[in-house]
Amino acid sequence: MDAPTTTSSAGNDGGGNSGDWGWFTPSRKQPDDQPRSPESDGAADDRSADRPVNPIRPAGTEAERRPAPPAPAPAPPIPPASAVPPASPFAPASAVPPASAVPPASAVPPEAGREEHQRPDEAPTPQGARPAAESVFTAPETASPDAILLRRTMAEIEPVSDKVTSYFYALLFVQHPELRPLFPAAMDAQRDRLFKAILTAARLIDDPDILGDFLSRLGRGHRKYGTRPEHYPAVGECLLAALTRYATNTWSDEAEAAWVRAYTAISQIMIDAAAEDELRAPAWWQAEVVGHEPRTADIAVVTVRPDQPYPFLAGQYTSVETPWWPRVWRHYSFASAPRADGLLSFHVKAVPAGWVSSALVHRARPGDVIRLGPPAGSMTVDHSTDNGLLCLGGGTGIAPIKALVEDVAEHGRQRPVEVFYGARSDHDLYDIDTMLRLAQRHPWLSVRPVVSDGPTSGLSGRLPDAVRQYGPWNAFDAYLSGPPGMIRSGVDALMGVGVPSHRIRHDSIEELMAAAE
Ligand SMILES: NC(=O)C1=CN([C@@H]2O[C@H](COP(=O)(O)OP(=O)(O)OC[C@H]3O[C@@H](n4cnc5c(N)ncnc54)[C@H](O)[C@@H]3O)[C@@H](O)[C@H]2O)C=CC1
Repeated sequence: MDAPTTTSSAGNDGGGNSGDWGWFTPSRKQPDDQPRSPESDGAADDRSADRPVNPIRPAGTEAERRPAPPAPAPAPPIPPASAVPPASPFAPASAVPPASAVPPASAVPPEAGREEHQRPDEAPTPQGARPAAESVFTAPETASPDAILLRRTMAEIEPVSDKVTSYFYALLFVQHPELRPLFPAAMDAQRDRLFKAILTAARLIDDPDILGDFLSRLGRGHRKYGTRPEHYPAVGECLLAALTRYATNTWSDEAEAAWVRAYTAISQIMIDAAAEDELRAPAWWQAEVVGHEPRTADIAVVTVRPDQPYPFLAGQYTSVETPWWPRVWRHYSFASAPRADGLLSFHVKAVPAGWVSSALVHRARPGDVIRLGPPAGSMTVDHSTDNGLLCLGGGTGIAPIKALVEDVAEHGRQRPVEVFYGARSDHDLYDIDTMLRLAQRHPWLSVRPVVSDGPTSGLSGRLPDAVRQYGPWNAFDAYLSGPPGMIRSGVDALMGVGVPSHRIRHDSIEELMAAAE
């Protein structure tokens, strides 16, 4: 479902034509030093002939932009960061407003994460993106002039990214309080997710295919937060203001122009993807809990009935919001292939301080209603080949592997499927009975439990090591699902035994990251 269908940005010619910026018009150094006051919000403020225009002309969808709209009303200025007096709400990060004024949230609400195993040190990794061997902020030799400028800015702000992020959100919510209700009450650990997403997108600016895919998913995923096209310019203004303030050595008219072009392109792709998605799918589904089966002290299988048909593919995941933590969304994979009765199941492990996971395991009961975002992910079975499937499922990562097995069974083609199911202890193999039953029913399926930290009657050790002992795997497509560390070492192991990278599938590491709460 994730094929990106984006349109090119109006005015985003990338050529540095300063007279034609599309809807997102660049700001320049402000001629005065005055912070914006509520009274100065009116457009009249901006009408002096030499007053540069700030980038807050509302964007529309691609359809709304056709035919070209009349010239926009000038927008109110953002104070240059250096002009912000200490008493102003746009105080430096060190003097950032009290907690109530600094929502600990990402600006456009962040894409959800899994709660388990957050790796806050990691930047989002769009699916298919090549990991950079060098620093992510080092421009490759082939980089475009804009990409070089963007990366210079990012390299400069990286050491102070916390401050930039704080300033960005403070500014956003003080200047645009109407956006605050889109965010959870508290999302400290997720605070930098939007910022990271923007920086990731900026880093990919020379890679339109990967960028388009990444941003289209992001745009569609933001529908459930209530994000509207008119919110994007607000984010863009605050992004530029934060960069202006903290990238003092590398900031220039050229850098600003490059950021404006980049942000214009980024937001337009997201807006267009969301608009297109709106024509064919709801922003979210409501789903009633109809089953809640504890499997261990901290793992439950939760089954829900969506309020309308929910199309998805085995191997995909969705985002889940509980009634107890509004606007806090977490990813869970579907634990079954699509069922005739329309029910959906998730395997949830309550992690320490995991708000959503704890609520789903310890609090949810039949009759409760949760919300689901759209399906996502490309860890799906390629039915155009007869290759075998080599599946590594670690912990609750076995959930989508079970769905893949069911999918193969339903398609009726006898392909060998080899499942390695890893856990810390025998006790943690909470779904082994189900998997072994499937193996009894289907002669093409074999299931091997692998226990890493305790005595077992199955295989001992870590999943990647166990897989190396079997094979050969050259006629197999590989599917990995589990903790990020397992995915990384599993990919290394598989490539080490000759499985080419294009035949290895897993959810992106970013999507496996949790939000520690
Ligand atoms: N609930 C769901 O729908 C899904 C969950 N996941 C992810 O699966 C993970 C499950 O967590 P737990 O059940 O606590 O798993 P866990 O931490 O108990 O580990 C499961 C298995 O992975 C192995 N493992 C862990 N780290 C490893 C490393 N660095 N190298 C090699 N092997 C390693 C362990 O030895 C064990 O066999 C979470 O990160 C979750 O985000 C992934 C897909 C779906």
